[in-house]
Amino acid sequence: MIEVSNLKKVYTLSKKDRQKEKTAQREKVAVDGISFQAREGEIFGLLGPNGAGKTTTLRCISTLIKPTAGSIRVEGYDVVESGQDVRSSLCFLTNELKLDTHFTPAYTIEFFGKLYGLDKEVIQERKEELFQRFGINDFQNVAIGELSTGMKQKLSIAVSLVHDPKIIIFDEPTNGLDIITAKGVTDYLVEMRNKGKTIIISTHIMNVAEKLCDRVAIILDGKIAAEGTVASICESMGQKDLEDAFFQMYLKNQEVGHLG
Ligand SMILES: Nc1ncnc2c1ncn2[C@@H]1O[C@H](COP(=O)(O)OP(=O)(O)OP(=O)(O)O)[C@@H](O)[C@H]1O
Repeated sequence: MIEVSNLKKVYTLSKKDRQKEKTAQREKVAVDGISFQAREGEIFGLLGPNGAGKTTTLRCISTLIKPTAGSIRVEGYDVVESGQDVRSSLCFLTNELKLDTHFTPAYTIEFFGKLYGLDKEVIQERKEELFQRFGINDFQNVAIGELSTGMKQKLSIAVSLVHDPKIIIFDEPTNGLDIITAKGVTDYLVEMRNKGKTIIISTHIMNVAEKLCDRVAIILDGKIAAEGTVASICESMGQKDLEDAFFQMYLKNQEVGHLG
């Protein structure tokens, strides 16, 4: 279970950031008082356009960055007070795990398994299961530097899951993956959901959310604009699919922004 209450995250902008963002402001409010819960046995989706605050929220949950205000509990543990307990109960997947190019996939997963303090036998079992699941067996003894982007992404996913975490956090799960690998990943998430894991994903692809998520929260400008099942959100906006409902909400938010 993940409980996010009134989460706020403010970044301090460096001179370089200010130039890049073309702003004179010294701070950026990325997430502004959001609350939601993701429960066991469900896939919860954070939806929103670029810059809405999805990754920031996921990074706060994963203890990679500290919230400015508000609280987050993961399996009952507070992310600030009990960071270590939070980290051992979750995995944060981004497709961007930096892997050492000199090592092989087999060595890498064993290395991470040991880091998590797993027994040798458990590491072997997990390795066999995950390598089989993500089609890594054929290149498990090839140096990572020689692998294609897709192969490295599959390995990143397998490595992140080695400790069989209760909570799976996945930033843009299908981004950059070919259609076959993407399907392998989404099927895996559904399987894990059915096993009772708590899963949060972020996406800006409505189709992914519609197919995969039991409930979603739509984030616009760091705030939750709507939360519920895809069906209930479509119904409340009087639209037949999530893409139309999302655009309706986006336009409404722009109007309010302009008026305010
Ligand atoms: N380290 C940082 N320093 C300063 N500003 C940041 C930092 N990280 C993110 N931001 C800003 O915070 C806002 C929210 O970013 P975030 O990455 O959480 O959005 P997102 O919804 O995940 O978008 P995307 O889909 O583009 O990744 C954006 O305006 C972004 O530029």
